[in-house]
Amino acid sequence: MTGIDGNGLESEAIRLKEAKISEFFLRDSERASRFTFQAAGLILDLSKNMVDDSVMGKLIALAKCRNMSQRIEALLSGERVNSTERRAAAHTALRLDQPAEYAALARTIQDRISTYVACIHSGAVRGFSGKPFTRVINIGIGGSDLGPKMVCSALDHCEHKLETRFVSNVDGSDIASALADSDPESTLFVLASKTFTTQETLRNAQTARLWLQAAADGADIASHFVAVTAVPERAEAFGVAADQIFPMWDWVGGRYSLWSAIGISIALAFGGEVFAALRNGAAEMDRHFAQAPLSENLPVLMGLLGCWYRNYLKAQTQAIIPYAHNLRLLPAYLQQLEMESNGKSVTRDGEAVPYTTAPVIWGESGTNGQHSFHQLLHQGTDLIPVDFILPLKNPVAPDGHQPLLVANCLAQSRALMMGKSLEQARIEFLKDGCSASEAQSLAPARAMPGNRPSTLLMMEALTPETLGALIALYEHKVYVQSVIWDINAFDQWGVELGKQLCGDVLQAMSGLAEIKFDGSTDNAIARFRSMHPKCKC
Ligand SMILES: O=P(O)(O)OC[C@H]1O[C@](O)(CO)[C@@H](O)[C@@H]1O
Repeated sequence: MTGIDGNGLESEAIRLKEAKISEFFLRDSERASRFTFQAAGLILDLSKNMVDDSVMGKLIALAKCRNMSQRIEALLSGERVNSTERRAAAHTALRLDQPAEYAALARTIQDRISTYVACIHSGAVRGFSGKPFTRVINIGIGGSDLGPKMVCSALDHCEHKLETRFVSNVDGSDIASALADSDPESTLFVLASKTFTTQETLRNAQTARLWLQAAADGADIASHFVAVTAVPERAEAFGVAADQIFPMWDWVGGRYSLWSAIGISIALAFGGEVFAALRNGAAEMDRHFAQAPLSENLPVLMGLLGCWYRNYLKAQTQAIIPYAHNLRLLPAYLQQLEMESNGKSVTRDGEAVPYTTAPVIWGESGTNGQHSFHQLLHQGTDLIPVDFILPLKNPVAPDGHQPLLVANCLAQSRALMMGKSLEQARIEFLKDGCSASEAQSLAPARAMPGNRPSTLLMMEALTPETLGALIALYEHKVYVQSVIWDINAFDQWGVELGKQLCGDVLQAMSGLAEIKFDGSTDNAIARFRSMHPKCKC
């Protein structure tokens, strides 16, 4: 069973299997405007989805049944919504004035970041040889990488104060290529790790330190390292100067942390004002989430639609396709946000969930996807709801580019809905010079079923404010879905086992311990050891 029983949505799903989205538009000339909602500079057009008023009504009823308004209040007021880790998930306090005790802490660190960043930009703080910093390399992984990296890429058209690079992978190729064209005298490292125990990040940080030490020839390299962590003593033990450690707190989850000091790379790249504008955009979405009625609430509507497709129409994946080159990292960012948050199979009470939870999130920027996987979206066998994200203006686009990009996006969403009939396909083959019998037999390959749903999320332009609102919108959508599914969106116990096993495997690989795993793992370790006889892991 994939659905959530007892609310009439199962029978709605059976009814709508026969419906056509395009016919909804024919029957209701107001559909586009009735299904379009706005908040915080974002315009959410849901009209090309497989829903009508009756379905939306029942989805809202489901949200009420799950006490959605109270649960939103619980999140925003700092209740311990992260039950298994027994703490709040108060990332909204990093951009709102409440809950007061968390917001006050956040302000203190934001002020420290602004002062520090201004010193770097003015050259008051310099590298070991007296050169000003020109490049920042953020070393972190998961939530300590994906958010700041995505934001820096999304705002690439804004004025840069420092160049940014991001190193996350423990594969040495990642840091090797970041260091290859960097100047040790003018490179600043941000060591971003909430726990400061993440193996990948610590290994990369050690490599960065060795690289600097080799170049500094005994000079003091302390000014080159900044750390962001919830456990400052670990960063100090690593050797980062106390006044260059920016704290975060256990009430900020890793994948919700770009608003905290984890976002210092954003401030270093573009300045403290841009970082503040990003937070302001998110705060506007937070206020909307808190105050708008459920039936007009963008995150609530998006979350409910996601449940509709996942639980009732049995969609297994959700595509995210931004028609903006600068948003090309958004799908990867949302993979962690949605799949690490809601990839769960027990309820908050520890019971097995009797329905499906998070879908697989994937995507690529438009128009690149059109020349890759859109074939499957149009003619494949799966139902795949698509979120098209479309900034209407791009200040750096040369003449002629933006109209073509926007036209492609709108054409894709319409083509998914309209499809192409067998008859149209047959006529096209006739026009191509085929005989009548050839056209008849070839037509099915060219016909497209249509009736494939998509959401169009527009904004005037990609600015720090609209980007902040966009990210907050998806954060809250994830929370809404976790409320419907009655799961905890803020823990990630599933990633721990692999981390623990990695320690044992490392020991076996370096011959420090004779540990037997399974035939496959043991064979691979033996093969590795035969190629690295002197391995010291
Ligand atoms: O910031 P840290 O503690 O280095 O963790 C990095 C990432 O690792 C995870 O714990 C899981 O891999 C993520 O949730 C987190 O964002």
